[in-house]
Amino acid sequence: MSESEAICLVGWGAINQRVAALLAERGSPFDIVAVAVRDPARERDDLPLGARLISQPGDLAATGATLVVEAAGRSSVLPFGRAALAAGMDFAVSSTSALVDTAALSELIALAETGGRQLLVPPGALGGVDALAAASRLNLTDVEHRIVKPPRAWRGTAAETLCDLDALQAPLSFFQGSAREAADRFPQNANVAVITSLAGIGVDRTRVTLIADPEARLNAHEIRAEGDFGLLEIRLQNRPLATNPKSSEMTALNIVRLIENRAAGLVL
Ligand SMILES: NC(=O)C1=CN([C@@H]2O[C@H](COP(=O)(O)OP(=O)(O)OC[C@H]3O[C@@H](n4cnc5c(N)ncnc54)[C@H](O)[C@@H]3O)[C@@H](O)[C@H]2O)C=CC1
Ligand SMILES: O=C([O-])CC(=O)C(=O)O
Repeated sequence: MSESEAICLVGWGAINQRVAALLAERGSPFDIVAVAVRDPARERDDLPLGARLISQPGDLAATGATLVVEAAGRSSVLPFGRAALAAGMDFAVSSTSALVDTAALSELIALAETGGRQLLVPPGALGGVDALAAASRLNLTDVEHRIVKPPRAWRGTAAETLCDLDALQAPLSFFQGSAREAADRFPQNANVAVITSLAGIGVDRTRVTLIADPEARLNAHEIRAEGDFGLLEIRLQNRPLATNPKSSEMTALNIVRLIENRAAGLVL
């Protein structure tokens, strides 16, 4: 990869705006050549310099992008992923809940392989995915992912039908199930569970617990995995993004890391 890499951001919300700001602050040598939004006619004064607005997957090919970074929403993954990979661009996914659809995932992988490109899944709000993915080269017997967030992070989700978020006096576990169920029912908060699953033992065997904690200020991810490699226990506490309390700062940081690594001599 070269420093002339051109990036298209799909979605101009909390994560991708933070990614663009961090790249600019750090003086990273990457051009954001396009930003895909739903309403390109709306005036915006905060776009990266030189970026053009697009709205349709079919617009990607003419942008000259070499890497497309999705942080828009579950329904954008397949159409933008298809168009990006078919146009010879790598495609990085944030709304990984879309990847519980086995047919969609297989199609994107096949397109990537046919075109010599890559479907990239950054660690999102997580850390330690490298160790879990490495551990899965041997037999894994159990993987559990607990997501603990303040009540405000669960507002506007199915959690509101399962508990009274405003009345909580103590941490409440309001969902236990597979990563597939978590991603289907909580697509704005459980993308990470799909990342854990892809790295480990799949969406049907990965156990997920979702917790609302009235004392919590940060978004916590606790992963426990057992297998022939030994035992992995990780606890991350992420600062939420200022403009979306559901999403963690770490998600944007991991995208920045992915982008900067593409031109780095030393890749970490
Ligand atoms: N992988 C991970 O660990 C994490 C993934 N996420 C996911 O990343 C995605 C983005 O998160 P945020 O930036 O916090 O959300 P956000 O709601 O702040 O921003 C998303 C933006 O994308 C736009 N959008 C939606 N569909 C679109 C489409 N088809 N084309 C163009 N723009 C479209 C929305 O209008 C909005 O402006 C969400 O799906 C979220 O659930 C969030 C946190 C962690
Ligand atoms: O940002 C986080 O903590 C995780 C998140 O919202 C998700 O996986 O959708």
